[in-house]
Amino acid sequence: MDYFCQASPIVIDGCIYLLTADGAVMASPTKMEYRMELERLSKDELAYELAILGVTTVTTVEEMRKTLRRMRKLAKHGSFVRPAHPFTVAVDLAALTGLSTEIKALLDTFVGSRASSEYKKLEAKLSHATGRLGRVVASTEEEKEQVSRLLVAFSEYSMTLRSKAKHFARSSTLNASTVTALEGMSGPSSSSEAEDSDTDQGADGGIGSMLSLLLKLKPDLVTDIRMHDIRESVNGVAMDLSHINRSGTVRGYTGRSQLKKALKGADIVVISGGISKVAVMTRENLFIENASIMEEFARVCAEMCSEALIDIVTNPVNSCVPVFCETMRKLGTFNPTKVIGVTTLDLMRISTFIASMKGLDPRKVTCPVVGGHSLLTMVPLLSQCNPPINFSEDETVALFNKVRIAGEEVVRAKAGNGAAQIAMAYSLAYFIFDQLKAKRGKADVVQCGYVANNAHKTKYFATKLLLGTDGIIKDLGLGKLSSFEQEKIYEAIPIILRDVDTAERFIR
Ligand SMILES: NC(=O)C1=CN([C@@H]2O[C@H](COP(=O)(O)OP(=O)(O)OC[C@H]3O[C@@H](n4cnc5c(N)ncnc54)[C@H](O)[C@@H]3O)[C@@H](O)[C@H]2O)C=CC1
Ligand SMILES: O=C([O-])CC(=O)C(=O)O
Repeated sequence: MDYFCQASPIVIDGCIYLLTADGAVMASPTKMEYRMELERLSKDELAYELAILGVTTVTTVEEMRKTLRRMRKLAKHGSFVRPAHPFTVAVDLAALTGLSTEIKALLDTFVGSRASSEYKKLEAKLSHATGRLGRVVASTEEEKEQVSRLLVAFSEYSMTLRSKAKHFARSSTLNASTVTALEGMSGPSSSSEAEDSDTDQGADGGIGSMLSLLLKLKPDLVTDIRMHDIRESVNGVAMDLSHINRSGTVRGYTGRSQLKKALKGADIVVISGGISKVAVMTRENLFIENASIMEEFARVCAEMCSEALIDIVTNPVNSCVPVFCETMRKLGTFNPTKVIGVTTLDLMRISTFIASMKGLDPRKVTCPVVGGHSLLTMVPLLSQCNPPINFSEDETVALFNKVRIAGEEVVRAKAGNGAAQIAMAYSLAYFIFDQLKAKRGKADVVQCGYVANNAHKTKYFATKLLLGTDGIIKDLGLGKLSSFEQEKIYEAIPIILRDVDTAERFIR
């Protein structure tokens, strides 16, 4: 058969396509197949790859992969004759149209580097799809048109995939995501007076130091970590972290004098500085001490990084967030889409508790938690669990209680040695990764957080939030509630009103 190459050949993913004189497509056959990672293909795709080699008897996915590997070796050594193509043009085109939709959907949400598994999966699917397309010998006008359309679509997907990965790599190295953790060392008895005190206390690292460790492990997302604490020992923690063999920088800043330097130009600021609970305290008991710290941070953030995303961890979240926001508002720099009170630990805990109750994988369970971050304001929305799960009345009450007292239980179990830190740092790190991915264009990133929101006339409320390139792009509210959840929201409202009022009185 003679093939006539029109103008220049079309190249997709290193495979050369020649358009024949009558418009049909012929691909240079084998190169693409060798680039395809078999682990990334679905069962249907593997079945096709086997069928075109004449194998239709293999059943399990593992066997399919093994057989394909063996046949590839045979083909490489030239000791294999390919049978006649076993599919009709109509079957091939229907499968390819479905594949095109699937690849497009995956591509729309793809954010990552060439090393990511999502990239490799897309690459394998594109190789499979373009290989299959190359084997279609269209004869009718309609078929030829469909082939051309698919060819253009796969070519565009291929370019988009590469350019997204390139953009991702560039934004990870050039637009360093500077995360300033306004806290470094742990120490259950730490307080704002500790600035002048001895620094050899707090040996086991608090939320800030553990968070910084987890951020350090993701250099593709976080390239510059600055740690600030009133204690000088934060410099040692930063130095310690900087010895980890991952790219990016970690620097320590200490005392009020270095706060401005630490914050200058930061992309994300995580505030977990202040005091934490010892036994028989409520989160509200921390207010007086921590409110003045929030006020100070807000003033410096307003001056040094008013565009940064601000994550407030310090308790009581229900009042610390309003103190921070209202201070910024007074200074004319408050942007409600940028400041979030972090409640992610509550979401992680409830998914763990649900999974354990129902025998599920906790990583595959999600459940929003709204309202606030204190005993009676935390409202898990069990009716919105994903996957949907039915709970009896007793189970609902048990889960509400368990998540609400989880913080107290950790404090009690740590016997005077501070509050939850490890799970907090873990959930916080993933919250920040989500913010960074959304910042780089990932779509559909939904998190919960305590933000300026007057839907319940409380001025602040934890709701479901859609994150985007510039912080919160949409407040998704609470969604449809069960009557039990609605009742708990009504109970939370006066408490949040009181917590916000406490903050406002402090600011005045
Ligand atoms: N939102 C949430 O879900 C959670 C919030 N928390 C809260 O997070 C906060 C931090 O907890 P931990 O890390 O366990 O406490 P920690 O006591 O281990 O660390 C607090 C650090 O803040 C530093 N600090 C105090 N005043 C400062 C200032 N003016 N500037 C800079 N640094 C200052 C201290 O020197 C200390 O190193 C607490 O308020 C705690 O209640 C804790 C767990 C969960
Ligand atoms: O209870 C505390 O003080 C810490 C906290 O917020 C939690 O563990 O949920």
